[in-house]
Amino acid sequence: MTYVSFPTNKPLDFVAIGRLCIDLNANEIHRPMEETMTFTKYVGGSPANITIGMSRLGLRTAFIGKVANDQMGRFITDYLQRNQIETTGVITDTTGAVTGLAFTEIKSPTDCSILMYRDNAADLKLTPQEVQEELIAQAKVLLISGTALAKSPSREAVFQALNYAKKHGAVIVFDLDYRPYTWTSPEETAVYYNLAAEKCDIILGTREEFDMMECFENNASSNDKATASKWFDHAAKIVIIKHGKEGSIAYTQDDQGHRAKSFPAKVVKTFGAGDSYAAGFLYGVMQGWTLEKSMEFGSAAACIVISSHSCSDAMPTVHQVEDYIERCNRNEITAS
Ligand SMILES: Nc1ncnc2c1ncn2[C@@H]1O[C@H](COP(=O)(O)OP(=O)(O)O)[C@@H](O)[C@H]1O
Ligand SMILES: O=C(O)C[C@@H](O)[C@H](O)C(=O)COP(=O)(O)O
Repeated sequence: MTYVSFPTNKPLDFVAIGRLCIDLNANEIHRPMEETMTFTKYVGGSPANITIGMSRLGLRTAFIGKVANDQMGRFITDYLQRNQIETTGVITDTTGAVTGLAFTEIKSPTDCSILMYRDNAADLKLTPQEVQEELIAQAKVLLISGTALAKSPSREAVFQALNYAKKHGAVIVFDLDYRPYTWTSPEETAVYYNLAAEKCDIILGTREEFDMMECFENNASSNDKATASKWFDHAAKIVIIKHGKEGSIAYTQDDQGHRAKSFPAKVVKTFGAGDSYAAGFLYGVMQGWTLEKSMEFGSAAACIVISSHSCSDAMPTVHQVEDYIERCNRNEITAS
């Protein structure tokens, strides 16, 4: 059963808009940040990670965003290009804005946190005029990420990208990616998230992220099926609600819930799970696979990333994901 039809006559498979940042992941794991001395630098930012994941899986990808005019900005653009991601939509800031930094604290495989430095971040300076219509016209899928809605002019840039995607028939994916520190309040966030979600074909988020979107509803029930079904009155065809290591559930317009098996992992850190899951899942549905198979592929991709030190650099190839699934099926991998 096909739930979403992707356009076929487009040269690009996937374009994402939003944040391009730096992850500085603690080298001394199992320690609090106060005692962490050294970090390894990777490209980060949720939509960037997903795009790198899609490219590693063999899709033709592009990115729309803004980087600082400094060494970090050049490192990011160069990394995207080395990963075969089209960067004509990546604009360099001219106002002195800086690259957002995410310092990650890895206290234990289940206790990880992120310390964000995002004052005057370049990615939030992208203007609607800088969003290239041509790039979106060429793409089968546009992915937006919620954090880009946090501030103007990036907020308007995302809505402009949504207009172009609608005009040119791209499938629109919304990864909720709610980072409270970027926003003034959950209520402000919910207003913009709900406006954007109305326009999207596929919505992916954690239970907590959907709860934030329902903060105006007196009877918000934390009920996955009820949460999903209201989006089918708008544009949504698939709504996925993620529950960490408990797995995820996808709802479709026929109100059916689809669950996929999740896999064991030797977890190094928990972040990066959602981004790799999104890349693996979207790759699957774009191949015409069933939702269950696509979710299983996303879950295995997530296990590979959470078993690694980085998010972007650890994004797997198709062969690596298939190999992981086979090894799990042979009981060669156990949970940490
Ligand atoms: N500890 C874990 N062990 C195995 N799989 C996991 C684990 N944590 C997450 N996953 C997989 O990654 C998916 C996304 O993870 P989740 O934590 O829900 O997203 P996010 O990183 O966006 O918060 C889950 O649905 C599951 O398949
Ligand atoms: O999104 C960021 O700015 C930081 C990411 O690069 C980071 O690695 C991360 O938090 C990944 O997010 P997740 O996949 O939702 O766990």
